[in-house]
Amino acid sequence: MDDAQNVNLPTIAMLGAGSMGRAILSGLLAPHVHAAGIRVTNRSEARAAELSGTPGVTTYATEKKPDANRLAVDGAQLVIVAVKPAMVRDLLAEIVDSLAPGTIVVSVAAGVTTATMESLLPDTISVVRAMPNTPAVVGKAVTGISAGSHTEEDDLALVRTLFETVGEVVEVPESQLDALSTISGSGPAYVFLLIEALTQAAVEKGFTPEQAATLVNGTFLGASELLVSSDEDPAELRRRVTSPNGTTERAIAVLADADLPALFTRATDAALARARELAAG
Ligand SMILES: NC(=O)C1=CN([C@@H]2O[C@H](COP(=O)(O)OP(=O)(O)OC[C@H]3O[C@@H](n4cnc5c(N)ncnc54)[C@H](O)[C@@H]3O)[C@@H](O)[C@H]2O)C=CC1
Ligand SMILES: O=C(O)[C@@H]1CCC=N1
Repeated sequence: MDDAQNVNLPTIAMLGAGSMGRAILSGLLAPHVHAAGIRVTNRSEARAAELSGTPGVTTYATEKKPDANRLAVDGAQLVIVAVKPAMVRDLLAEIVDSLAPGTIVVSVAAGVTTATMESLLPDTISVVRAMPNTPAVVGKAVTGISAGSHTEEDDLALVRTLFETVGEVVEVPESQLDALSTISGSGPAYVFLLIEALTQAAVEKGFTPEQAATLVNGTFLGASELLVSSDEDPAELRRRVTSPNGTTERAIAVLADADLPALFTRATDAALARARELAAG
């Protein structure tokens, strides 16, 4: 990122500094990113204290300062809502009177629709939904963004710039955002689950946990880099590993028995159903 172009952002309030809030914050703190100000709130004082030494960041803990969220959004042009979906409605009700007209409120909460959020805010507020993922911590997120009904092109462009500080951005209609979440929002968890399973198989074959981690992590990283740098699709790259009548062919036959595509369809359908439950509140 040394040769990255400078990015200028307005004053940002990040409400919630859990896994996702801090992952996004890591992009905002990159040397080429210049936010006019960054305010971060969190419920616990301990988490806020972890961030309090960070240059350019003002932190507030709601358990110490009950008006922390209102203080943080006062004068901020971009408000990022990164609390649990069940808390979004209460949080918006808490801050609504402190938001200046023209503020962009971008929520990363799974399921909660722009219509729900807009119903709690004046029409002068632009509501955007975003669905990032945790590789944001290493600048490799994939983030879906969707405009609300009061969102101008410039608002969405600013949200795109914000999330480009942590990786790639894909704009989709909001009707597809929950589906996107089941793929890329949750996706890192599926990948880690596969890594855990292959690591366990390696340890069962007598490798030390350290050796197993080297073999498995290196294989996932190498395969991912091969895929993104290659013109071939993953099926062709898989065929190139699978020598006719060789060892891989036997392993793939066992995995094919498990019908992974059907399993991933069921898994992502279950995630989608949960997003709809979260939307209902
Ligand atoms: N973890 C992930 O991979 C992803 C999470 N998301 C969304 O991000 C949101 C946050 O998820 P996580 O970071 O995983 O949860 P988390 O539980 O790690 O973080 C939530 C944070 O919000 C803070 N908080 C709670 N009430 C607050 C309040 N009233 N004011 C300020 N801060 C408050 C909590 O102290 C906590 O640190 C969720 O809505 C989730 O759907 C979206 C994409 C990916
Ligand atoms: O599990 C969740 O609800 C959030 C949304 C996508 C990833 N984590």
